[in-house]
Amino acid sequence: MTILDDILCVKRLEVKQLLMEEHIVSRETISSRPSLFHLLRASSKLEVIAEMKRASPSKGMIASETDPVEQAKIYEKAGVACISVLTDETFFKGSMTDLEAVTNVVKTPVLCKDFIIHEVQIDRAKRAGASVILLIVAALEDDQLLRLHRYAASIGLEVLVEVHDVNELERALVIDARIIGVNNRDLRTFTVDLAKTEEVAKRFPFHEDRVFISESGIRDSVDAKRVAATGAAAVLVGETLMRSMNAEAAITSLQIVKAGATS
Ligand SMILES: O=P(O)(O)OC[C@@H](O)[C@@H](O)c1c[nH]c2ccccc12
Repeated sequence: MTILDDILCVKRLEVKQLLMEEHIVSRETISSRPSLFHLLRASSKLEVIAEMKRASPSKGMIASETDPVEQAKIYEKAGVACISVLTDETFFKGSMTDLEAVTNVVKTPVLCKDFIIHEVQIDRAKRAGASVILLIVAALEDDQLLRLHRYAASIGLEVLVEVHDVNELERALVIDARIIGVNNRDLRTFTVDLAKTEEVAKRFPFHEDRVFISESGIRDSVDAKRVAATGAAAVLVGETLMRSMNAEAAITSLQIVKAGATS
């Protein structure tokens, strides 16, 4: 059993529970938040997706007492492209309450970061005010991935499709994912390697209307430059910002001008 298997076991129980509760299906399709996709396409700098992350299975407690409202305000002030909020309780000590607290105070796109395996979780994210959800290719069968991706789009949510290798990239492209992130952390072994971004970038169709994001393990401007050189539009950063005494300055140091950009 890998950690991903453990997490998916818990998610199946959570979904059962959610399906027993009153289930409100979303109909609203218009989001009041800007489109993450368009924001990333238009930007000439490496954008930051900043994460509210209290804990993780690989690092244990990171910043358990952080106030999500204060953290989100710092992120927004620093001009991040999107705020990611971990909502998994069991493994990451996040919650839907954290997500709602953040969506209530910011205007930026907000990503509901969880292990989504069922539509009921997507409805819940939408109700909590998120504008983007995460779908992890390694956690889903092809037909599930396609179904959930379509469902999210049908209720006006954007989707960050997470891959870990070239094979998973192919699966993301088959469903026509527009926002694709490579997780530098292997969810099975926890090893972090920025070379993952380079490996997947070599096969990424940059000439098409898609954006490429590098997720996890980004600590400083050296890392940011390395992934920006692959063509990445953004980095998704959690731990570094949660531990930083000055998250705003840390974000600024990552927002580097991309090579070839005119401004
Ligand atoms: O804290 P880091 O190393 O900066 O990583 C952030 C983010 O990429 C990571 O939290 C993450 C990426 N994909 C996930 C899927 C589920 C839970 C968490 C994640």
